[in-house]
Amino acid sequence: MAYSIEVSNLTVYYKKFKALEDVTFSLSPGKVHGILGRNGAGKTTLLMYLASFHKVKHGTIVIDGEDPFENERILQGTSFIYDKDNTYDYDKIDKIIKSMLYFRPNFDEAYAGELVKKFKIPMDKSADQLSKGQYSALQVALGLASRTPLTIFDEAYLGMDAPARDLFYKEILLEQERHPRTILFSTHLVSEMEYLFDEVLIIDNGKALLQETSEQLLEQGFSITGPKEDVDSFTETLEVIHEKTLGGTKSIMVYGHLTVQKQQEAAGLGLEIGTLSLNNLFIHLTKEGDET
Ligand SMILES: Nc1ncnc2c1ncn2[C@@H]1O[C@H](COP(=O)(O)OP(=O)(O)OP(=O)(O)O)[C@@H](O)[C@H]1O
Repeated sequence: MAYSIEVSNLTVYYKKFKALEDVTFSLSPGKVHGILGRNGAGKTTLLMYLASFHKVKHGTIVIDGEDPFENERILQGTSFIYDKDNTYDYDKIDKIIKSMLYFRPNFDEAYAGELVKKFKIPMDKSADQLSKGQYSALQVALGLASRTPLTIFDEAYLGMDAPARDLFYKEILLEQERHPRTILFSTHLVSEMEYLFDEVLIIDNGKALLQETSEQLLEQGFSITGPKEDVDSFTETLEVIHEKTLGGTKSIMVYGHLTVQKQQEAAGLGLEIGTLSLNNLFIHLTKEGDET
């Protein structure tokens, strides 16, 4: 089971500071959504509202057809995994796993045990005795094993080392095949996670900048490589994101669609056309207003 999400005109203030402004989007159920944005963009604020930590004052949030605030059914089906959560501090790991069965109807105890082993989390310790990375891994394991129709990971990987993160990403893909649910991932570390995202929502300065499938987003740019002079003349009128020269060869990243005419021109010049990464596009799309 997987929840859909509809957000309309959501505005959030912290006193007078506007953290989110007129944010509108809808997320399709059963997909992995990357919620991308730079530091302070408003990702955590948005996710906290989706997880119903606070009541919406301006705008609306509808999850699986209902207002999620103080809504027992929706809340039981929503997991919010974030690095500052210290709910489980003084309990032993096995007790924590058992306790999940009471409030997560789909919780798979055996799978949780399997993940704890895979992440090498010491079972005989209490949560407050775990290292930062082990604690993050525990939360990730509980989140995965909860099999909630809406599972939100807010930079949940913090502290986890590269092999642990790799394991986490692999489990996400496996779980999506076995028990598809709506998964939200907030991150500004796009490069290592981009292959996970079916769809991407970019939050920039409190506003929803764009929301597209990863495929659609990747079609918005391309790279072009070849002899320096040819590449320069080819890209003269295009929006260049980044360029790199090595000897006589130049590689340029371009933001924009490649027209059929330009494709033919590139072929005529023998230039190599490639794709951009989501990370390149993310950096380009969110750099506006930078002083650097
Ligand atoms: N309790 C608060 N009081 C005042 N301002 C806040 C509060 N919490 C967050 N903010 C501000 O709201 C904005 C959005 O913060 P938020 O934590 O949602 O960003 P984020 O995208 O999750 O950032 P990061 O990637 O750094 O975690 C920031 O400018 C932040 O300073």
